[in-house]
Amino acid sequence: MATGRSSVFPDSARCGETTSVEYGNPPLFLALEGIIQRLDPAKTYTVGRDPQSDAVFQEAIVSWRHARIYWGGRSWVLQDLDSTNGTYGLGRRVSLAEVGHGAEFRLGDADEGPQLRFTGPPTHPGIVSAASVTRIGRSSDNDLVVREPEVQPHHAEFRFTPASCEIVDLGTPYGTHVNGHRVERTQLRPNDTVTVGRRTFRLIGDRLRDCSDAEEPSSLIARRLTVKVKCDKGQRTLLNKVSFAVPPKALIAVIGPSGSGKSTLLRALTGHQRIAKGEVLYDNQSLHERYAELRQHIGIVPQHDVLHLQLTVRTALRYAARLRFPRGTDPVERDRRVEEVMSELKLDLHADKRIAALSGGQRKRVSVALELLTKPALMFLDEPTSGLDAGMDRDVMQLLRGLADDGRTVLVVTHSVRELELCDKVLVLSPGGSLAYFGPPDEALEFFGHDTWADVFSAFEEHREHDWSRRWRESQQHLTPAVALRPADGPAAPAAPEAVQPPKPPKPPRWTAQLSTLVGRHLAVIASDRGFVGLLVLLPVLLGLANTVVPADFGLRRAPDGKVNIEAGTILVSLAISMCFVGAANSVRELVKERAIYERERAAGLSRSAYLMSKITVLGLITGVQGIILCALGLAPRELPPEGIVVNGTPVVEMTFVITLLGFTSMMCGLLISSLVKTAEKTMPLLVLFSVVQYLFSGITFRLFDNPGAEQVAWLVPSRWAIAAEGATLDLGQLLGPQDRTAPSATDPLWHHTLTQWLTDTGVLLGTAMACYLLTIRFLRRHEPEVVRK
Ligand SMILES: Nc1ncnc2c1ncn2[C@@H]1O[C@H](COP(=O)(O)OP(=O)(O)OP(=O)(O)O)[C@@H](O)[C@H]1O
Repeated sequence: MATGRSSVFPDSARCGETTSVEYGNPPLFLALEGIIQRLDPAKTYTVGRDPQSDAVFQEAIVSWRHARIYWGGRSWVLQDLDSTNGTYGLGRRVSLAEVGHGAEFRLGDADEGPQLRFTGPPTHPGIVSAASVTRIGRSSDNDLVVREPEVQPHHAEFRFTPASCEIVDLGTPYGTHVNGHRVERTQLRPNDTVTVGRRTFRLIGDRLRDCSDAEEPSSLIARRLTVKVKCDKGQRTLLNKVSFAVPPKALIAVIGPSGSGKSTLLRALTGHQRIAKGEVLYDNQSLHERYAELRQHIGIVPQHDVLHLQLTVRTALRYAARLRFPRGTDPVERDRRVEEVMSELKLDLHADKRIAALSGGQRKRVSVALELLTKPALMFLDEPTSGLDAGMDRDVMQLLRGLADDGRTVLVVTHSVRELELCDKVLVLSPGGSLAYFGPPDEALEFFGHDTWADVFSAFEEHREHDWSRRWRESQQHLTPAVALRPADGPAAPAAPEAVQPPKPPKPPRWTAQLSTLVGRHLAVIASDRGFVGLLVLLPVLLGLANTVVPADFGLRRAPDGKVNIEAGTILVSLAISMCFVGAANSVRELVKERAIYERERAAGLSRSAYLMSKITVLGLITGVQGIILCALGLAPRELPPEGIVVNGTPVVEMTFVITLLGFTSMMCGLLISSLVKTAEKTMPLLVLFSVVQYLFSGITFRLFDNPGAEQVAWLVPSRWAIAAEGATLDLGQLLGPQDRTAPSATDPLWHHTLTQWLTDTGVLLGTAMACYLLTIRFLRRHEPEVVRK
């Protein structure tokens, strides 16, 4: 380990001088104990014990003038200056060595000597010595690389003059912030903080210190968290004044007997559950007040995988990245991040496999990967190991341990107590949602005075009346500084020092971009199942052919000699009901089956209307094609009147339009049903009911006009208006003859053979579809996280 003083500052690069330097390509940096220095090809850097050296070491094994580093024209070169103990690269003594990114040398001793380490542009530096101009951005030709979606390829520049330092934003959409205020160009004062993306830098002397990690620990504080729900007896408390503070970069397990409120706690912490009292603070900011800013930092892996199982791992992650990355993110950057996350979670081998083909543990990894895309600082997982065998269980917990070790705070709700030793702390909930323990896992059983967790949970059950929370509050462990320093059930903690105003939250992708991504994903999901695609085509073909079975001597024309053509009504109603069924069947499961995915994506910034519109676009397209197939087969063998109302000469066109519009409206009704029900199983009986109602209230089955009650109910039935529009085209009143024998001249007024009537009928059909849209979007809101709803 190097213990020498870390100063590697060529004078020309110091604050106070402006020199024009042409850097080597690719740029090379020398890293010494957290200080990262960009090397200037115009300079020669000396290394040794001599205090005048550019890199000064104090170890006796290092010679006074030990080595030098210079740009050799084509590459960087490290030259040993005949030092006593030598310079070592890869364990071998070297006198002249070419230097590139990642090269490491030791001075004086191959194993123990102080280290010289060369790198590419720093991505997460501790301290960066400031050159005359230090540019920050996402691409690797910057002096400081910040690989975050909201950071532009060339984002901002620190420009040093003899007397000062100026920060200049290079025209970026998300801006550069100084002390929380967006700036285009401003002089920096000592200790000003500069925020670029999610990283914060502070100017200290002539150095930039990256204080993101130091100043923004992902601390999570729950203060007197109380959740209540309504029940028959009034109100039921699911969480009772739960207070704790999670240290940064820690893995916390939440355990407790079944029904103790673990999932409720997680939902409350992530803003998915309404809190009756208390608050949740992330980095001293209230979750509920600042959700838009904070959501990028939070990853949530629900208990049930929120994945489209039909997609491959890579495709699913790419769609997720397109939805979650901020507006303006470079697609190459996005795809790079997807590959990075897959490799981080060892999913690269499975990248092109369908998620459905993966094991439970691998699927869980995909769920975690999905959340890691946006580099969240806090990860919440609800029972990620449920349903996995013991081996997988350990695998997943080790994965979470790794995430915490990489600097994230991970809170996992788990039933499994086998792997608790991997966690930094364990949070135990007792029945009734009270905090019974929060501390190191190895002290927990001793605290409860039992040998196993099964015994602890049995004690909870046997002594339900016992105030476990009080026992915890009054315990010695609770009063140890690590816990007591943070707010407990006592008075609120003193206000945090004045927080730096956070930059505005990055904007989610544009509405149109979200729509096109969702449409693309939906089409990809459908296309991945060939059997389903075949069924979508086969259904209207079979129903259309079935329609031709209805015998009709005169097709849909008026019968000669003033006779009636009863079969025309049968043909029309059969076509209409077929279309109603097909349209509604297309959509009736669509929203309910994706509810968990919607909930998660909505929390991550998805637009509600873009989501619904994507469903309408894809399902509308499918329904439209099916309507055309149905009409082509169902109407082809039928004789039609020579003229329609709107399209003279070809009534088949306006009839097909009306049937397709009926299919579309039924599809909208299906979406409405789907937004209302709680489970997918409930949709089938409702689909049957919907189809039967369409049949009964079509206006053909029995007389609706002048039938008070039934007539008004039928106003809400799409098939009534579709048959009415078809009736207007065909002059159905004349074709079918009197429906009311007591008034033979009376015909259904909605079937009048006039353009006005046709427009009215189709207009109401469209209006019904629109009403379904408005109601569906309203009901979708009920399935959104509490914090988004607000
Ligand atoms: N919306 C609700 N209305 C009424 N009771 C609810 C509601 N949500 C949860 N509960 C009840 O609250 C209690 C805690 O539920 P929760 O799912 O948080 O427990 P849990 O500890 O995660 O259970 P498990 O380990 O079995 O998953 C349960 O008794 C549950 O029935």
